[in-house]
Amino acid sequence: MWIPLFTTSLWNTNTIHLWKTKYIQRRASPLYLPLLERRSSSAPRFTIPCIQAVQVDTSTDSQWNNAPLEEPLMTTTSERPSVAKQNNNHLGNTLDPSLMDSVKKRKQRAKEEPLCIVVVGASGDLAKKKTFPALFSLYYHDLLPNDFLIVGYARRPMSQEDFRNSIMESLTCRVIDGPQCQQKMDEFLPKCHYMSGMYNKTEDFVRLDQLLNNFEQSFPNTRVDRLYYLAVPSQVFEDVVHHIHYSGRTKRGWNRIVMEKPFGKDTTSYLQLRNSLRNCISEDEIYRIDHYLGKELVQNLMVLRFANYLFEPLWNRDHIASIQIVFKENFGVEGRAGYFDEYGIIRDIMQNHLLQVMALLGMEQPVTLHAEDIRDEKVKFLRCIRPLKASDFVLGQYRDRQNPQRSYLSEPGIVNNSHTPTFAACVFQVNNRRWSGVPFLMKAGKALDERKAEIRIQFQSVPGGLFSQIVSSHLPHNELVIRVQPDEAIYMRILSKAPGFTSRLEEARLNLFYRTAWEDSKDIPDAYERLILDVIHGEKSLFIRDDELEVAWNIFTPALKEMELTQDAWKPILYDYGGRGPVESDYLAAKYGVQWSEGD
Ligand SMILES: NC(=O)C1=CN([C@@H]2O[C@H](COP(=O)(O)OP(=O)(O)OC[C@H]3O[C@@H](n4cnc5c(N)ncnc54)[C@H](OP(=O)(O)O)[C@@H]3O)[C@@H](O)[C@H]2O)C=CC1
Ligand SMILES: O=C1O[C@H](COP(=O)(O)O)[C@@H](O)[C@H](O)[C@H]1O
Repeated sequence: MWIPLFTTSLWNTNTIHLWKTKYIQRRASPLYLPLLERRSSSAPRFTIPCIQAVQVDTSTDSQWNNAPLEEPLMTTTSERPSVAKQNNNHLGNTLDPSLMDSVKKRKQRAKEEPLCIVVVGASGDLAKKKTFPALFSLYYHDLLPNDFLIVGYARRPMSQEDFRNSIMESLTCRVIDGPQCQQKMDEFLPKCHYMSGMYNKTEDFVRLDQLLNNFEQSFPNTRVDRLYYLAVPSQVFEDVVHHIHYSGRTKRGWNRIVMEKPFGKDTTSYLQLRNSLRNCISEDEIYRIDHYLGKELVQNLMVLRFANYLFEPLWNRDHIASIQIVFKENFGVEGRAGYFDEYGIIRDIMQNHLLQVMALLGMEQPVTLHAEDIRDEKVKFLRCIRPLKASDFVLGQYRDRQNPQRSYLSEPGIVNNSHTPTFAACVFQVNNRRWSGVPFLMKAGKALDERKAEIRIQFQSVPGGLFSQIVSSHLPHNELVIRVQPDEAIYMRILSKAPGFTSRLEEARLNLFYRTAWEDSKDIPDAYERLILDVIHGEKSLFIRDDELEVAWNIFTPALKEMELTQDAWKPILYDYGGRGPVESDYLAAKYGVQWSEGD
């Protein structure tokens, strides 16, 4: 028997003052609690017999901490060691001295062990824009090992000089752009070498191995490690990993392989790829990167939610009307046809970056801050998302009427009449107690009006008509905005009385602008710096676990399949380069009573 009174909003330390129970059937689910009492000095005491409760482990959930357990309900105090730990330090296990000690030692060792870094796909956009600048920045901040060699590997023939010139263009020193920066670049570039080779030829990988061995031989008495960074589309992974396994492993230290998203194209290709890679590398050696997890504001999501009292009680369907997660870029595909035309924006941005953000927004509080606990919660949340249908989407493709050469279809390498979307908007439904009925809207597009990634959480409108004489229409929703980039910020849109004799209400903001709040905010490391450093240190919490990916693909695969089978029906709508994208995405949001929030 469920009694509506006992909804999740009441089921916590704020409302339940004292528990008393006898006869607990510990392993039975559901649990029958023969007697539940609520006592308060002022309120009359009442007893409700026979409540059916869900079997939950309450041991580390903050909503249960400090609840006075007269007779313990589901666990005993001795069974809650992590609670004690969390009470002692707010970051739980991360401050455990023995753990800190071993992390310190691991970092120290990583600094001392010589390292070979191979960037596969070094001729590409990612390598140039993100990987090499991140490696340089780590070098600049003295975070790479004392001795290292970097090899760029790709099919395109290129001289060492051309290669170094091409990466030099995108290196920056973030803060000090002075003589020291130039000196560091001059030291860094000679450590970078280029080798042209195929992804499926054994003899080319044997040549690569010889180059790495030559470097290793300069360090006869120490461990030497190898890090392979696969900056290539995932259809090449199988060949590359196979060759690394047979011809590219070092026996003198660890081998780690970083793989870029999207990992596969749907559930079937993902599983096939995963199974075939398992013959060559262990899960320990794989680092599936999603660089959005390394972004400062994405890292802050868990802190914002779980280290503040303010947000969590409001973080549910009773208070939140909708959530929007938006990614916009003000440039097109620009030379990436070889990768992009095969994948499109849904696989490029939504299935990975934005879904990861959504998981961090929607999941329950993890038991600890350990990688596995966080990833467990993300998987649980993702499993509650209803798989998408094609009709949950609006698709678009950019064209430039003034300058047709900039249109997507004019990009060199795009197949004639390609239906690949460069814009998509969609709506998710989450079937769980916290989120049922709250639409999660997602939008991602290239060649739009601005470059921006942000999260907008819209709260319910205020009930009652207290201000109806002052404001004729509905009061606007409060909105929490988390701007991931550019110009990182967290702010809350609220209503306030305009100052002075007026009684006018105006929208105002409670601001946390990183630029002004923290002096060293200019020095926020790029996501790739953080993540590559984590790989070197063997730290996996910001990398994607295999079951996470499987669930993520399960959400998108039905829609992707449907779009492929009925291609003509799902031809993307053309939109103008530099615009807002197809207006149909507004209609999609309107179906759920939502308007995309724009501007500040
Ligand atoms: N660009 C970015 O900002 C980001 C990209 N990524 C991911 O990185 C990966 C690579 O992306 P990006 O560098 O942009 O793409 P590119 O199109 O620039 O591809 C990278 C390199 O891979 C090789 N390549 C491209 N297409 C194929 C193909 N069909 N078959 C075999 N080799 C191919 C090419 O090297 P060559 O022909 O010389 O061998 C190319 O230089 C993707 O998985 C992407 O999702 C992730 C985050 C950011
Ligand atoms: O993964 C990708 O991300 C970039 C955008 O990254 P950002 O850090 O600049 O936001 C995107 O351009 C690219 O298409 C995609 O593959």
